[in-house]
Amino acid sequence: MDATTAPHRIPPEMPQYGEANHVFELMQNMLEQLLIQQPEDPIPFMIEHLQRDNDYVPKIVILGPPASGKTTIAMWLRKHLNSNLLSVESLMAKEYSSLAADARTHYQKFQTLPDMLLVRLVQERLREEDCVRRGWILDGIPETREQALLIQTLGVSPRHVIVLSAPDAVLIERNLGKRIDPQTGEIYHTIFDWPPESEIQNRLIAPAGISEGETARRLLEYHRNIVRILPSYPKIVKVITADQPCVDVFYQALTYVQTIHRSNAPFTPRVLLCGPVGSGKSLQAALLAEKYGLVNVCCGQLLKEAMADKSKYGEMIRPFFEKETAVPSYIIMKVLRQRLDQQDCVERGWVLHGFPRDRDQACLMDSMGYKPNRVFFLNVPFDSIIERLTLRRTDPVTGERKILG
Ligand SMILES: Nc1ncnc2c1ncn2[C@@H]1O[C@H](COP(=O)(O)OP(=O)(O)OP(=O)(O)O)[C@@H](O)[C@H]1O
Ligand SMILES: Nc1nc2c(ncn2[C@@H]2O[C@H](COP(=O)(O)OP(=O)(O)O)[C@@H](O)[C@H]2O)c(=O)[nH]1
Repeated sequence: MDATTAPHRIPPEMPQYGEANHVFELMQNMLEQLLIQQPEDPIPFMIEHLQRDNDYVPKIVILGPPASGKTTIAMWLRKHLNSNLLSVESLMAKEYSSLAADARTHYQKFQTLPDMLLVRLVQERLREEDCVRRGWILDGIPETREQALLIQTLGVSPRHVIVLSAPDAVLIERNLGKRIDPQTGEIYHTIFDWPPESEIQNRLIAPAGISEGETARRLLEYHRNIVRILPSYPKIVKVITADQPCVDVFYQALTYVQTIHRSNAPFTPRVLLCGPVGSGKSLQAALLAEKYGLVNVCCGQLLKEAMADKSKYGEMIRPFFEKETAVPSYIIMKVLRQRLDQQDCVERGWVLHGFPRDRDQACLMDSMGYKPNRVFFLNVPFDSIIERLTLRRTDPVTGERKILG
């Protein structure tokens, strides 16, 4: 094939560099912000965005029925992640904001906010430096599907959505014991979370809207809305049972928000199977190669093929095979490099087994720039291995291995 028609060779370093430095995610986040903010001059905006390096700040939405603990969990997460908590109350209380003043006026009259006004309050707050740098946690927002869609059109996309759930009867009962500290805004409970300090105990007040009737009405409204909101957040929702101690809910929430979702970045699997002889490396490698279209690279097979082809490396290997001594690692690495650099391995990825067999070989492979991104160690009990190897038979024609019997 002449050079003009030969397929373009992608150096293996390229996909590896992109994965190691999250280049795809970097570009994706910058493009997202560019299209959302639509700055006058994109260049300084992109430079400032990249220098800010805040692609992984918290962007969390906490939803749930009344008394499920949204605010409690949101406040604990805010403290733990050093982020910003946004609730309808905190947005309306914002000073020096005409939008917030309009919202307060409207809320005093109608005890509710129009969707667009609430969403514009959210947008105004998320544009502030602290939310950009330290991320945000939306407590109980969005309340309706219309708000969820409006927030999305403004380009506000959460990375994690937590939905608390508990039986209505539990929540109605629980809400009766809700108490708030008017000085700090901290939330307590007469049974589940009573402050030790008598000074705080004495100043706690029962907030409005915690009666059985009021909670039941709010529950009805929540159930009607939540089923229409969730389809806005496919793949990033985690439902946590709120009918358990606060601390347990909090740690499940914290664990979830600290996970990083698989990105859409192109991913080339470079799989390494380690394990003792007879542990099933060859079998699993063949299954993985078939299922995921990977190149099955068996080190032992490669060396035998090099000798059969009477290649330069094959002639270097032959004496070691004839004397049944270990082939030097640097020769094995040269044969391996020749194979792993071929187009099919670079494009489709590979599953390697039979090398490395020790730390030195692993360091050599790493130093040559061959870094697996999935490593599996097949751990099999010793007698199972003995049984397998004694019963193992290999087809001399296909090289396939089977257990006798
Ligand atoms: N897992 C829990 N177990 C027991 N009590 C809880 C739990 N989570 C929260 N509480 C208590 O339930 C009451 C309501 O909690 P919180 O205000 O955080 O819920 P919420 O979902 O924000 O409610 P609302 O939507 O009405 O504001 C509080 O007294 C809080 O201490
Ligand atoms: N029962 C059982 N046998 C297996 C399994 N994996 C491999 N074997 C058999 O065990 C023997 C050793 O497997 P092989 O893949 O050659 O092991 P390798 O030396 O690690 O490559 C073969 O005869 C396989 O058919 C397994 O998961 N269960």
